Amino acid sequence: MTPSERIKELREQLNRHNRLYYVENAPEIDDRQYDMLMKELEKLEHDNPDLDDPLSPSHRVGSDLSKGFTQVTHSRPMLSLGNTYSLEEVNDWIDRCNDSLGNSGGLLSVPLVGEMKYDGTSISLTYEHGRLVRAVTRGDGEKGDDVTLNVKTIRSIPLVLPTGDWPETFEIRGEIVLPWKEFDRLNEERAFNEEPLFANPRNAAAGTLKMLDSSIVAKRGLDAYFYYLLSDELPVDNHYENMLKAREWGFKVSDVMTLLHSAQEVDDFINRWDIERRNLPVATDGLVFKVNNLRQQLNLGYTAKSPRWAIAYKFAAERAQTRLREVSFEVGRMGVITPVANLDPVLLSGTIVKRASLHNEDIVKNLDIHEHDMLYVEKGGEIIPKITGVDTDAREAGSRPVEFVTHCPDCGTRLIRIPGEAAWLCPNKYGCRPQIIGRLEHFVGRNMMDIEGVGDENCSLLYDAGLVKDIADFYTLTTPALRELDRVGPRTADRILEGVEASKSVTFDRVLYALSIPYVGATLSRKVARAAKNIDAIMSMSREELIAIDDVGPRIADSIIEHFAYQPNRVLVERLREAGVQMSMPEEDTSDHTTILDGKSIVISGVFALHSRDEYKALIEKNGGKNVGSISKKTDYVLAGDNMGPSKLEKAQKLGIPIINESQFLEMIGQA
Ligand SMILES: NC(=O)c1ccc[n+]([C@@H]2O[C@H](COP(=O)([O-])OP(=O)(O)OC[C@H]3O[C@@H](n4cnc5c(N)ncnc54)[C@H](O)[C@@H]3O)[C@@H](O)[C@H]2O)c1
Ligand SMILES: [Zn+2]
Repeated sequence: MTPSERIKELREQLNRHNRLYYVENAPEIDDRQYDMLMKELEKLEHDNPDLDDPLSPSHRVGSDLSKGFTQVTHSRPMLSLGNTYSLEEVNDWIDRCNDSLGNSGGLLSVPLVGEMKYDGTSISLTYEHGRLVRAVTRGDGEKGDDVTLNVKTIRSIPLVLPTGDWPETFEIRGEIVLPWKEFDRLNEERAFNEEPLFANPRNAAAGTLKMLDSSIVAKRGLDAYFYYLLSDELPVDNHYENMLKAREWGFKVSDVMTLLHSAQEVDDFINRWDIERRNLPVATDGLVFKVNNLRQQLNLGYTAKSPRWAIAYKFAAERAQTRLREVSFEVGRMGVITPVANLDPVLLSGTIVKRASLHNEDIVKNLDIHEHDMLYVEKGGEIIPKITGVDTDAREAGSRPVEFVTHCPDCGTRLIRIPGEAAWLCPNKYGCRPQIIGRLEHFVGRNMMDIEGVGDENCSLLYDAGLVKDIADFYTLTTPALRELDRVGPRTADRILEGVEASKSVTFDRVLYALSIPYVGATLSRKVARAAKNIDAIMSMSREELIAIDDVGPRIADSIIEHFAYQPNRVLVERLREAGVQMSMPEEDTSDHTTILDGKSIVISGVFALHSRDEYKALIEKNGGKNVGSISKKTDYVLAGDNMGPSKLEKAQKLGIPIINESQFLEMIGQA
């Protein structure tokens, strides 16, 4: 292949990976592989200057611009960062800075700032007169997507700044991240619903920020760290102190940020944080070093793609080797069979790994895993351990390739493969225990009927005792029947029955979701319920009528029709209806409703100036929120007027619940 051909090939590959990474949030290769391709391209272009091209991905920031958002031009370009993987490269960069600044020999006469490189997606916020007016993604560096509505749902981002010495107009840049805890919760929920998992918090954060429905964004628990301030009237002439100011104004600026005065301190900083980052609540993929003095930053300037005054030091992915005990096959709620590698326990990035999903048959085949193989397990910016390869030299003589099961490990039914998909299914939908229990667990779940008291464990218990064989059986439970069970005490029995009773007021859209109709997830259920209004309409709709509903495609329409064509499912609906479960949407004028506060529990306290308490209650409802009387861990906000009760105030502060005033609240729902 000639250099010209290879350059063309690399550019095409990199552009494709950029799209997968920035727009679809579903990368196919890992960062290091990507960086190697990029290095190869840069070298070829360097050696063949006549083949270089300013439009090459080596000179441009990978673009996240996507459909559905308004584009806004950045006042100053938002660029990437140069990458290094070793201390030597960082030292070379320091030397280059010192040389350019005419400082050769005297190492770091002006200090650097060491920071964490948070692994999320970049954001630029603009504040005017102390109010957040715009939030824009990096986009292609020149212009980004306006994601203000979504960003406003992030609790740690101040919408209105407290009185302070902030400039009248400024921009602050940072990283939107999804904390590990929220990431795990989200993936658990997705695993449960048999939706594809996010590979890492970065993809999840970037994907969430680009959702078109802010109410879902609000539920995801995004957070943000800020690392750069821009303005014509900056308070101080160095980066470090400007960030301290930003912290005073209410922005989350990482405590990791440190002034460094020597190469030794840089080295120590790297060694310290490469270990300690594991205790941070969010994902990081490296460290960033920046020249502190803003005048020197200006003198060093920028390349087309990154500032010369900053550099990223990337952490290497961690890899371990361990022996495969066996591959087990697990059956999900929708019948999908997932192969799981059970491993000899091994320590990786601070946690012990014993299991790793192999996802589907194709992956098992491609890795060519044999019984008792030594496997490579990796965990980079990813918390989910991934099997990346097999050490074939360590293979036992005569060991056979792992075979995918042909029959359901639970009920013995022959598996079927959905055309065009990698997954195998157990078709014994209504007779296969894990599928039935999976549906029961789904039904009682928090986002569905929210029947408190029935956890996953209780579902199997109730099923095996013959008390709950299908979802309608929850409504036939009685205290004496529950008390028959050894493992259910009187308090649990009461809680279960109270939960069952309360579930009768759960709105119809969530009931529809709770029915476990394949492909009908939370968002889609809401759309279908709002469009069709009630279950009878849905059960009698034709394929065309269903497809006419927003976001319903042929596959979903067929799935709904097939679900209700099965007579026992219709009987279930009737039994639920008789028990008092909601089977239609309430009649009301919903023309001025929004979903901005969807699912948020809000406590109102004190006296207000702009609207009455009742008006605020109505506004909360209209925007999808819930009015609750007393403050608890589950409260999302306290809307506080004057003379808020001191005990309420204390409780809210103790639980760390954000207290907002009326103008912040009105701003939040777009009525300021
Ligand atoms: N796997 C793939 O297919 C694929 C595709 C494209 C890009 N990538 C990865 O992404 C990299 C390029 O992405 P990029 O241009 O977003 O660069 P980057 O993520 O390596 O670095 C720049 C970004 O770091 C973030 N950042 C976090 N903390 C920061 C701090 N304290 N100060 C300044 N910035 C901070 C900012 O959002 C900034 O935009 C590649 O090197 C590769 O590793 C991977
Ligand atoms: Zn089965």
